[in-house]
Amino acid sequence: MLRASDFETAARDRLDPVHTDFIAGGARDEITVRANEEAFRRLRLVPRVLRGRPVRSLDVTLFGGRARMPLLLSPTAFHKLLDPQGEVATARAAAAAGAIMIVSMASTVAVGEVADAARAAAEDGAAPPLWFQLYLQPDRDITETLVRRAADAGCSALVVTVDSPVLGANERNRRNAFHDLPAGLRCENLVDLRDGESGHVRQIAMSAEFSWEHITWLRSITRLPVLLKGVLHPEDARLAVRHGVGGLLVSNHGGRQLDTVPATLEALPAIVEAVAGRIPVLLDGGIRRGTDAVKALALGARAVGVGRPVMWALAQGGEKGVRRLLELLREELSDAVALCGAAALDELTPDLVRPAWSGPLFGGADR
Ligand SMILES: Cc1cc2nc3c(=O)[nH]c(=O)nc-3n(C[C@H](O)[C@H](O)[C@H](O)COP(=O)(O)O)c2cc1C
Ligand SMILES: O=C(O)C(=O)c1ccccc1
Repeated sequence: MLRASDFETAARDRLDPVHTDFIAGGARDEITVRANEEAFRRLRLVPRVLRGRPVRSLDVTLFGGRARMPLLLSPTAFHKLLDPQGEVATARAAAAAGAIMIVSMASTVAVGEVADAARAAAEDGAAPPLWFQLYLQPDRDITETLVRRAADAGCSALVVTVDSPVLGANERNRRNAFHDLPAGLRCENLVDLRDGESGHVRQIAMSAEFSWEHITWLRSITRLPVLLKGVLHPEDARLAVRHGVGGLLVSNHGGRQLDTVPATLEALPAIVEAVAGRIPVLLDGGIRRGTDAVKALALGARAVGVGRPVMWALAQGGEKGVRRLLELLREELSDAVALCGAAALDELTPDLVRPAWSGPLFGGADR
């Protein structure tokens, strides 16, 4: 395993093609799935030289918690489909790497157990932050219980996914008739979310009824910072700041919700401008190399998330696979930062990035 894409190749040999499709797939024509990665390829890095600046640190502090790299694990569902230990394996690998993990509400291990595993695996006892991803539920009591479970587990932020008023239409899943977890697996965070009925598992509800008032309400029931995941419109970024949101994760759900939305890298500059430094802006979608991360950071993201590569690595090699993936990405990132002539992440600035030359006939003047 030499690079992130190797894990996908290896995982495809092991996985049920139905599960491969579940991971790789996106909404409709998957135009946005492809756009995410393509956007990084269309940008070029313009490094500085002779700056006398060895890399000092890749650390990042978010909401008072420190991570050893600006690369986090985006929330993804159903890790036990990929490895018998599921999210426990992922969390151990993340903790060992000092990376923030966002536990999916649709995890196949309960968030409390994931958090215990992360704490036990952290080197020198200092576990990186664990955040919890939440789909607001139409029943407020259910949402409150989920928030309490996450807080009790020690999660230090809530990441509310707001790009899913309806579930994205993944045509591969339809073709494969993949709609449910296999027998024996379930969304453990949703177990017993109904009084009395022990062992009852609720379905995750997607709903279009939510508005900014629900974010205000959510903030009123928790002291945890609330981030929004899936904001692409700069006006929504302004509204988020106005509603006391703690941070934004610029995301198009890996191209799995509305197809033909912009690549996240394309959407980033306008969001960064709208937020104007008031809250941290993060990004996920299409990050496969250290240089991808550097480009997003240079354009104003404070950290970037990885989704599919973590799932491929988990399928390829369990906890060890995810550890190796994170090690590789960290090395690539460190390399790219050094080669840009920067000593730390705050020295990655927009002047280090430019569009690929489009040729003498069609471009404008070269910079
Ligand atoms: C198989 C799969 C499951 C996902 N499950 C969730 C989820 O439960 N909650 C969520 O907010 N996002 C979910 N996502 C979206 C990821 O958090 C993330 O936005 C996306 O995967 C990033 O793009 P990348 O895969 O190109 O890195 C999922 C993505 C994939 C591929
Ligand atoms: O597949 C997804 O992208 C996703 O977000 C999800 C959410 C809940 C259950 C399974 C997957």
